Amino acid sequence: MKLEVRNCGKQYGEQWALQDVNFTLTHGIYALLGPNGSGKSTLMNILCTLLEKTTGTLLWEDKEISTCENAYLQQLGYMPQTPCMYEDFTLFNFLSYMGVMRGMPKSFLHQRIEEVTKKVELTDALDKKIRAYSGGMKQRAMLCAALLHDPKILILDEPTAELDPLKRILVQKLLMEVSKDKMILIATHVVSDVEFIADQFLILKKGVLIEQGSRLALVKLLDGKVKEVKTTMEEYQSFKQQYAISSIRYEHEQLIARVLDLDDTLEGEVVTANINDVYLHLFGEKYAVL
Ligand SMILES: Nc1ncnc2c1ncn2[C@@H]1O[C@H](COP(=O)(O)OP(=O)(O)OP(=O)(O)O)[C@@H](O)[C@H]1O
Repeated sequence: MKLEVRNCGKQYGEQWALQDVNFTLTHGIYALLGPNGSGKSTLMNILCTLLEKTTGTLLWEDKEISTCENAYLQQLGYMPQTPCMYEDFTLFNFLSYMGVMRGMPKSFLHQRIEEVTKKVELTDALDKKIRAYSGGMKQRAMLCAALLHDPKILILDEPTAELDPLKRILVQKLLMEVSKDKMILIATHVVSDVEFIADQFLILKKGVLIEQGSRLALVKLLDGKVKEVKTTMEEYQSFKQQYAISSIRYEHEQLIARVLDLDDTLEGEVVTANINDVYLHLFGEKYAVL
């Protein structure tokens, strides 16, 4: 299983939303990170063939996708950023409709509806109209639609944005479970949702893929540079002007700031970096909480 993106670029008018993007997906979970407007949805739409690329080549199993589009699309499950379902349908009717459109045999379709709705805890809401769903229910319903035909490739644009903490865990577990025989690309702003489930990270900045690698490879960029510094609120107000600070906490009334100390100028306990620190390093400049 291999999906290759080579020299991919996308121009909207004069503006390049993606430039010379190169990566290869095999099986496992890939997290696509980047700030608003960095090109994540553009890239996903191109991978789903909803948008024409301006430059480059997409290869599925070593074949140009345009030469095997039907076979490719049969293997693809896509969940867009905003829910798009027939709101007057019940979830059962909507999923049945999607399955029929995909040519799924009826018995397999019914079995899959049962399986996927159970996995996202929507079995009890199958006969309810989608219009009456909450935001989080709609998001899980969209995930059901993407998973329904058991595709090999899953492309998910912000799949957890609307979910409460428990449902986030549910979806993380589900994605880990199904990733064994799939490639899953997840675009998200919620770094903590993917930090420990993604096998690889792809990081976009202004349409350019600036980093790609495993969690360990990325946190190595900040080896020895993340410190927990004991401070006071007064001190903190002045040193937050000079350093990027990823979090603060109180321990026994003592304020502790988690600081990116790139030039090794601060006294403090060196701690292991996480993907949030890496994100702050790549995008945050000098950024402080509070
Ligand atoms: N249809 C379009 N026409 C013109 N410009 C567009 C179009 N769609 C996106 N863009 C621009 O392309 C750039 C990338 O947008 P895109 O939606 O891919 O970013 P994103 O990383 O998905 O952002 P977000 O995190 O906010 O969803 C932005 O500058 C955006 O304004």
